[in-house]
Amino acid sequence: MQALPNLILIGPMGAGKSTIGRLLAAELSRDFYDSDHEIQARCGADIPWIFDVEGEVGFRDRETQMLDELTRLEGVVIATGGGAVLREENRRILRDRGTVIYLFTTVEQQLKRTAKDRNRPLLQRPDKEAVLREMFGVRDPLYRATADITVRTDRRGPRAVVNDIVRRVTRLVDPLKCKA
Ligand SMILES: Nc1ncnc2c1ncn2[C@@H]1O[C@H](COP(=O)(O)OP(=O)(O)O)[C@@H](O)[C@H]1O
Ligand SMILES: O=C(O)C1=C[C@@H](OP(=O)(O)O)[C@@H](O)[C@H](O)C1
Ligand SMILES: [Mg+2]
Repeated sequence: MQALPNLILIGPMGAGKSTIGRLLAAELSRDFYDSDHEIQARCGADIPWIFDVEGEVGFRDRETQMLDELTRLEGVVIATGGGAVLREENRRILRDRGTVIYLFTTVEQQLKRTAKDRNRPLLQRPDKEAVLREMFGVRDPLYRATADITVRTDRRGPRAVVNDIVRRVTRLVDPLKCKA
């Protein structure tokens, strides 16, 4: 029997990858892995510490290693970090080893959802909105080029997003069932 494809969530900070990934995995009775969480557990340090000590490149190296490991599992749900698509190597790994779902949101929603956050080093600066807009310009095309499907998360809550993903993934995997 063919293994179930991995479901891999990509998208910007605050799109809801970690939140929706956990709910989606529970809904489908699959195991859930959050790349950032796994990196922190392995290092015994949080992401700001890794950025401070090893720089962003050090964090990205750890991220590439972790994505390689997690995507070798079968039938799991994986939440990536927002920068996972920056490296071509990562994009190839994600595309080849699962169904990739782009959680789209707007900069306005990102600002609201990350307003009190202290764990995202790239946002700990006063010109946060400009940083997010710049990132959107660079990363949105990369998310689109990597994803099999795009799901909006800006105008509805996590539960509705999960239901939409389940419906769309079912259609992708089994188009005949959906027509019935
Ligand atoms: N669809 C949504 N609607 C409203 N709030 C959301 C939604 N998705 C996530 N959130 C909230 O936004 C914040 C960031 O979500 P998170 O899952 O950490 O995003 P990501 O992992 O993509 O950076 C959390 O406080 C979460 O509860
Ligand atoms: O967008 C990024 O470059 C990052 C996103 C973060 O994950 P979330 O997207 O889950 O916040 C985390 O990986 C790190 O702070 C870098
Ligand atoms: Mg996250």
